[in-house]
Amino acid sequence: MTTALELHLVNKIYPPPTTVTALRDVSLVVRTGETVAITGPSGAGKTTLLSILGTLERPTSGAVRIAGTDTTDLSDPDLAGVRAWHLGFVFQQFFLLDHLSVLDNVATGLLYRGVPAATRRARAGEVLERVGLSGRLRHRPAQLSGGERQRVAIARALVGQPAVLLADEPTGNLDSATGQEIAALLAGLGGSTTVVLITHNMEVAATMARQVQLRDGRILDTADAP
Ligand SMILES: Nc1ncnc2c1ncn2[C@@H]1O[C@H](COP(=O)(O)OP(=O)(O)OP(=O)(O)O)[C@@H](O)[C@H]1O
Repeated sequence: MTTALELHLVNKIYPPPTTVTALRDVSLVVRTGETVAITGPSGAGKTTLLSILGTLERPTSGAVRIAGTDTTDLSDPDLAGVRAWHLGFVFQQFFLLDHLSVLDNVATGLLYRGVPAATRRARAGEVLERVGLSGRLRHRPAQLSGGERQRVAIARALVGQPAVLLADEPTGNLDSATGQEIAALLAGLGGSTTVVLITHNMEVAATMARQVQLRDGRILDTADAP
């Protein structure tokens, strides 16, 4: 099986004045199509880890491979290219554009691909059908429920067919039943799309095929897990 994401002995030390060591010797291999939950207490380094997997932060030391590309020596524009072509992001706060329709919110996910507007909308319609929102194309985000808004955000992340979807607390703003529906949707992407999500919620974590626990910037061995 091919590898979607690989971290090798990654350390992240935030610079002075705080000088916090957020990740210590983290090594992680995520295979193509795998679904992974990253769990751990507040401050354990989850968001830092996801930001490094997403090339939004650079490690202080160690190597990061994304979809077969070693990112160590890439320039900032080249890293932005890796993000645009290989990665999709979903956040707790949805980050939808209120003045655009659901269809156009999703179509913005293709803006940096040089795809003509009509094709962007056609692909947005297809992916909205996949997340169960084909009846909401002309709605504005304010006219949707929280779960529907997160489905739009997931569709926007998927419209460019990224190899990897990275989600930071995607159910954090949802009630538990809706959160489980969103978790099930994300889990169902596995096989074709690699999914890595951060969550505090153990039921959500359990929907992913694999759970990785962080404590004080280190990955716990399964044998250490409580
Ligand atoms: N930009 C930053 N500058 C300095 N220190 C930071 C920065 N971002 C995070 N940290 C510190 O790094 C450590 C790990 O933070 P991180 O946000 O990755 O943890 P987390 O597990 O995601 O926590 P939470 O569950 O509360 O979101 C914490 O001690 C935090 O204070």
